[in-house]
Amino acid sequence: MSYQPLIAPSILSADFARLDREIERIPSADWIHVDVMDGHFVPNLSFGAPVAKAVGAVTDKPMDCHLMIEDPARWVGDYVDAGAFNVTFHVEATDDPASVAELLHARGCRAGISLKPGTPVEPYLELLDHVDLVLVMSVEPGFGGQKFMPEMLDKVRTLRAEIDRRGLDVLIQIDGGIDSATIGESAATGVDVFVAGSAVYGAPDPDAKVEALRAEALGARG
Ligand SMILES: O=C(CO)[C@H](O)[C@H](O)COP(=O)(O)O
Ligand SMILES: [Fe+2]
Repeated sequence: MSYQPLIAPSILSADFARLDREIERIPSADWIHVDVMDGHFVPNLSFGAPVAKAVGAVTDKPMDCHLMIEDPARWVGDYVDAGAFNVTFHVEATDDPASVAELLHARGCRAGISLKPGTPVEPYLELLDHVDLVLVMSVEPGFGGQKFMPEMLDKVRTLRAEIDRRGLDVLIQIDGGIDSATIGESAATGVDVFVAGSAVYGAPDPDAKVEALRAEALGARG
């Protein structure tokens, strides 16, 4: 099948006082990326399931929840209840990622695992049979507007080769510092889903930026 890059703007860079209007500004978005930070797993605090639920109530777009929290097994159900289409949790936050993914699948929700920059991908390749998505963090999780770490593309290369070799239906997502300067190389390396926060909401026309990013990804790999 032809390459169809998905653009997932992060509302972390939106105006939290006007989330409904901020989401209306990006009709071309494929997914809405919702960054949940608990102030423990990462040093920053964003919001939790009640805000995710409010977001889910004002959009028909797939809601992609990125949980940067401790003890994800305890909380993932709240994000399913909030209307998530996909819930991604960090492998560093649990001893048993496969069982967290199973909890999500049992509730009819897609499951993703995420890796911080310092976490190697190889030990987690065996989980590819249990998940729908792998999120490669290209910044330290916790804050928007950071600089892309190009060395993270080595993990994307490894994942792309393994997913294709095993013929799996698993998406590769990248998050952190994605903009016009970094999306092309990421797409060419094998990324399917691109999170972009500051690049989209920092643009004068956020929706035009979503379309431009998608065209740049397609141009690099299409
Ligand atoms: O998970 C995240 C931070 O931990 C955000 O999704 C990410 O940083 C998006 O912001 P930007 O595109 O500005 O880097
Ligand atoms: Fe994120």
